Amino acid sequence: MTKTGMKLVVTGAGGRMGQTLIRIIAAMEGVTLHAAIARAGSSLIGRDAGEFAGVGHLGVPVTSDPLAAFVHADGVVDFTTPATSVEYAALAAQARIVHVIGTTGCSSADEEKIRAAARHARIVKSGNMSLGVNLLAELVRQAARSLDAADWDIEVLEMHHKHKVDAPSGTALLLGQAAADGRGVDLQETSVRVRDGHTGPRNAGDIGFATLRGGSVIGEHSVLLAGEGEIVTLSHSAGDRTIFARGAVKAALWAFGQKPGFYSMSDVLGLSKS
Ligand SMILES: NC(=O)C1=CN([C@@H]2O[C@H](COP(=O)(O)OP(=O)(O)OC[C@H]3O[C@@H](n4cnc5c(N)ncnc54)[C@H](OP(=O)(O)O)[C@@H]3O)[C@@H](O)[C@H]2O)C=CC1
Ligand SMILES: O=C(O)C1=N[C@H](C(=O)O)C[C@H](O)C1
Repeated sequence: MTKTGMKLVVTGAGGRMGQTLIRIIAAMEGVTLHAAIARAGSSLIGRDAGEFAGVGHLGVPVTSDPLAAFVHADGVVDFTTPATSVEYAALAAQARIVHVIGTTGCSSADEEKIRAAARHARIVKSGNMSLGVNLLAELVRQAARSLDAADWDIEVLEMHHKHKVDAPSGTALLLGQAAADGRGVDLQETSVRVRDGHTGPRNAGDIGFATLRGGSVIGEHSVLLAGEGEIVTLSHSAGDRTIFARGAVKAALWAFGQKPGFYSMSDVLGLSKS
């Protein structure tokens, strides 16, 4: 039986998230896999997306032509690289469709280009698409607002698998931003992303980051609020990549009903900004 619903394109189809998305879209009501895109020259071109993702034949051969795929689609779910996501945002704007961007490690120049594309596309971008992490960000914002920066030091700790190429993770930066928002400070001016050598004592008000990489860890994040004689730790553990894929599909369905613009997972999930 042919599946109906919002027609989604999965990019980076052979990647860890690409394959997870193909499986989730095949299993979910209300969405259908319209196309799967891989890099030109990839050995996946021409193969059936469902077959290599392990869910059986879907009748969707992988291609390397994003524009042809976007033109007749309703949305694209994109976990690739910053340069690729910038290129796809421009194509999504041309096609006037939804673009959900999970890609992390974007520079401020990349962000500007993506926001420009959001004049015509409905873009949802987040360093973490899971409900749990976005709830955690709200809790961090509240804790940072409640605890005096003169007495409480904030450190964001993350660990990911050995293949991850960007640091700090998109999630760590999202959590650092939530802490900065809670304190009413600029993250750029307060963040300490690396420490090495004779650093001197910690400055009150700094928001520190620490990065660990190894093995197959999907995503571990903790925000430590350290005071004199006590530490409050707020944390999230990802046990499975489907939490990101389900969140991304939920974002696509939500954005389908919105005007062109740039949105976050906080908008999608309706989490409080108060
Ligand atoms: N926001 C969130 O919730 C989450 C975000 N992420 C982020 O998503 C991104 C992808 O993660 P992950 O799936 O683990 O990474 P992978 O490396 O497994 O997948 C990336 C995919 O993108 C493809 N790709 C890269 N460059 C191009 C290009 N120029 N044209 C077409 N395809 C391209 C790769 O193809 P090839 O192998 O041929 O290079 C690969 O299939 C990362 O930035 C990661 O941090 C990950 C999980 C959750
Ligand atoms: O690269 C990953 O794997 C992940 N990337 C995202 C990030 O940079 O925070 C989200 C998740 O933690 C997995």
